Amino acid sequence: MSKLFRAVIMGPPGSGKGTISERIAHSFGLKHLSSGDFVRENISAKTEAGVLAKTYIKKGLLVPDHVMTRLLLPRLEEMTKCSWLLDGFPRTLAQAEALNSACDLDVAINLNIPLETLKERLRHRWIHPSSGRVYNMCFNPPRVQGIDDITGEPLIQQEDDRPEALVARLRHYKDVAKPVIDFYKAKGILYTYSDTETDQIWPNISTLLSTKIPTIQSDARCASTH
Ligand SMILES: Nc1ncnc2c1ncn2[C@@H]1O[C@H](COP(=O)(O)OP(=O)(O)OP(=O)(O)O)[C@@H](O)[C@H]1O
Ligand SMILES: Nc1nc2c(ncn2[C@H]2C[C@H](O)[C@@H](COP(=O)(O)OP(=O)(O)O)O2)c(=O)[nH]1
Repeated sequence: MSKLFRAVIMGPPGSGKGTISERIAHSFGLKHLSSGDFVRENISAKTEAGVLAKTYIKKGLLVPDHVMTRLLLPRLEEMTKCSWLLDGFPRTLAQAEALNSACDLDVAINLNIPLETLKERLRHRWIHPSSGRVYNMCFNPPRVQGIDDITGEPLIQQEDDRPEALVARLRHYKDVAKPVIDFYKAKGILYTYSDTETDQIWPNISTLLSTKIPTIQSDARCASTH
């Protein structure tokens, strides 16, 4: 029988959530939902939640739980026929509890990447703001420096990837992520991966998902968002 598959991927900024999510979406046909993309869409559209979110992001802070859940949960509720992978949510215990009330998760992937690796990666990260496409000047550079491969539009460095904002973000991540990790561990769905390279972690995640997703039928497979 067909079963929908629901997963979250967690990890500090720069840990490879977006990169690995794209690989999962491509290999397993899950829909990749990025909380950061939802936030950016709302900022661009100047929604009430977006305007509010921007003031926190500028300071390198998380968007408050009630704003995030208001943005995200209705979008998830629309996806009743779709298997998905949620990237960047939950980041706090309150968000994990809200998500738990809305749906049952099959797997929580936790990326545990050394601090020095994170700093180095984010220093070289450039994004295409309207699509959320991510480049790294060493790992996956664009074909033309500073230019998005698909649209030809300019790439930017996000304000919150700059070193001053970054240290605060990483410290804050650690504090708020611990109870979320414990929450999923207690549920028996936590899978933690530690390495400095995405290419080392990816085969292990792929093997895990191959054992967890075999019963998903084609009607439950959804295209990636990007
Ligand atoms: N679940 C969330 N809870 C609170 N704030 C969030 C959440 N998801 C995204 N945000 C806000 O939106 C910003 C952009 O999110 P996004 O995930 O793209 O970027 P990020 O923090 O650089 O994360 P990462 O580098 O881990 O992908 C975050 O810095 C944060 O302020
Ligand atoms: N050098 C190197 N860079 C990597 C690796 N995996 C991902 N990256 C790059 C891509 C991005 O520029 C940056 C952060 O990755 P990301 O997928 O955006 O992470 P996240 O912030 O969504 O968790 O690091 C990797 O394994 N090695």
